[in-house]
Amino acid sequence: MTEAEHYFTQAPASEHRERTIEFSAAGRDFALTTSQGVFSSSRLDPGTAVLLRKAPLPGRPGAYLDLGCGYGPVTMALAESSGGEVTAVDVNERARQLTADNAHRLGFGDRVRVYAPEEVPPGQRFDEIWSNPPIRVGKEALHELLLEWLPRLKPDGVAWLVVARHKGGDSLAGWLAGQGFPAEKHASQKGYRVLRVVCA
Ligand SMILES: C[S@@+](CC[C@H](N)C(=O)[O-])C[C@H]1O[C@@H](n2cnc3c(N)ncnc32)[C@H](O)[C@@H]1O
Repeated sequence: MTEAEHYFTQAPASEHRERTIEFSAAGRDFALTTSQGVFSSSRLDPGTAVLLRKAPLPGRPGAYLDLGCGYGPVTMALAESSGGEVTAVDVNERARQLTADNAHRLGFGDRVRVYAPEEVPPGQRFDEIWSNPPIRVGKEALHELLLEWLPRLKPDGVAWLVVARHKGGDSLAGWLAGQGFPAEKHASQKGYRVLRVVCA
């Protein structure tokens, strides 16, 4: 990634340098392709690892959203565990391409739909939203993002978010509650909080 480039750049200019990231989730070993110019391109992000370990991956088909999919680790775990449909959203087009390619290679191509945020059909609602959200966009943009997507939960829906404690994991829970999305600390590990968020 170049100095001016963030992992949330829409069209990364950095050279494609592909590598494979291996991890286990949902009872399966994954080997996903990633590349420079996307979030955590050299290893499974430790926050994502805590999310996949501590939050209960769904065990039934439904409509799931991976908000900020990157190269797709959460998307693949959701597709594997649920057998349902996963919508994977990211602003970074290289991340979207990697997620689509990884899904195709793993045989999830017919159940994983990859979109830029503005492409998601407006009426679509989700049983669960999963996210390691983009903290680096800043608090205001993060709040806007969450207020855009959390209302897309179905009435009994639930969102699972992972946030580093020192990057505002605890204050985010309080803010969410004030916005009509009660959030409880479901788990804590290695400095990360896993928040369980519902609609009031
Ligand atoms: C912390 S990373 C997590 C990536 C991936 N889920 C993982 O666990 O490796 C957050 C992701 O959100 C994406 N992102 C940033 N702003 C976004 C927005 N407004 N809408 C959707 N995705 C966004 C970034 O490009 C990045 O891929």
